[in-house]
Amino acid sequence: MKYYSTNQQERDVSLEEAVVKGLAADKGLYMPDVIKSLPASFYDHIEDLSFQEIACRVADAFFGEDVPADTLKQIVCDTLSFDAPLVPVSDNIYSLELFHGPTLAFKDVGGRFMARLLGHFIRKEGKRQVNVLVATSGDTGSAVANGFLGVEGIHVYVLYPKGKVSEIQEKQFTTLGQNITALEVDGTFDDCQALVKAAFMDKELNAHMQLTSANSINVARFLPQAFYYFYAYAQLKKAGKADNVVVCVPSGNFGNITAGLFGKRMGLPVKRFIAANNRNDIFYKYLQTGVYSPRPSVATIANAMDVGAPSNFARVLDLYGNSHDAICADISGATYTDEQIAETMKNVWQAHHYLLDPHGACGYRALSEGLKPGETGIFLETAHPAKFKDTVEKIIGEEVDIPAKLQAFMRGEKKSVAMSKEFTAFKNYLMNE
Ligand SMILES: N[C@@H](CCOP(=O)(O)O)C(=O)O
Repeated sequence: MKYYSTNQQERDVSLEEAVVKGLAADKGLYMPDVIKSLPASFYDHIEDLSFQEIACRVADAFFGEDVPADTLKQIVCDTLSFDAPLVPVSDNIYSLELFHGPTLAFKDVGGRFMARLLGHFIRKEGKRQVNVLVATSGDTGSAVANGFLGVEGIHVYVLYPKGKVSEIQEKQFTTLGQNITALEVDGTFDDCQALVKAAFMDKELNAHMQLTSANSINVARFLPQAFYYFYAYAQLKKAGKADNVVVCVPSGNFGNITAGLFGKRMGLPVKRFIAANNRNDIFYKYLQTGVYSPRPSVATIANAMDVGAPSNFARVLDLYGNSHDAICADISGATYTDEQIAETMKNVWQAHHYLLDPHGACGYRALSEGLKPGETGIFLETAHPAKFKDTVEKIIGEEVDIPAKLQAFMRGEKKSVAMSKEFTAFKNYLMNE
């Protein structure tokens, strides 16, 4: 499979090059030349297949031309060592719980897959050390740090906005040591993402060290996120509810919803998508006006969605041939304030005894307001509510248990490097590494 850049200056790039480079030299995001459809027969008995079996079929469509079948199967099976159950919450609304992985967020799927695929390429080529830069507004950093921990030949730098991630999220990537370094940036998530992108464009830095990204910029991080859309559909089919499926995705950098849109393009029977924003409603405004105006992000209680310039907007545009009408035909939007998010969490807890995290709450609310008669909704519960313990406890007025997996992270000692949001400081730091 060949890849091209959304900025059209790079074409015929191999999977390996796309994964190792992360971002194209023309600053575009890589897209596969072909999005292969899965045969209709695949859906006939999809409800009888396991998560791993479904993911192997999807992975084969994306990566089967470039990775030996047994290696790919091994990567998928190692990645998906946990479930992603679909849980009914209220009439016709289901939660796709993506928080059963090691860091309790959906990013575990892409982070673990990418770590294994990159590891495969490094072993195959005997490459020099690869340095993974990752900007995080909360969950990506933990998943990537965890997925890459101890992987030979790779060093990870996690850039996160000082004071803008939850205490548990911060502990998850600042306490690991080994090949993981946390950089605490005096700025927003957008500043972190801008530093990462600027690093890829800097010739001197790239001559000094091999850099790649583990954000959803990277095809190996974002494409595997399609796996769980197929698995969600399979579970809905098993429940006899697979007609008129609407999927609502709490959206920040738009990698997650883009993976779902790829699934739809491959034939997954999803009627339409809803992108739920918090107050960082850049995409919502685009849907309303046709004008895309990125702006600095504001801090909200759904912090992983605090993104002011969503990277994957470029992929959404490319997928729909830059047509606003075509995008609006498949995706609608919603936007919620912190007060509305909190109100939703409280109401759902009281009425259904289901504990939403602030991101999932945006997804649930958009479905409860936007589902039409005869439709069944799935929202992505992107992270475990305990990752936002203080916020959640204040809202529901009850104590939230911390799962043992998370407690283990809390015991470690935070180690981070203070970093300014100026590129020169970041570059100097990396040049001296
Ligand atoms: N929501 C993210 C921000 C980065 O998104 P990504 O999917 O591009 O890695 C986070 O939690 O860090």
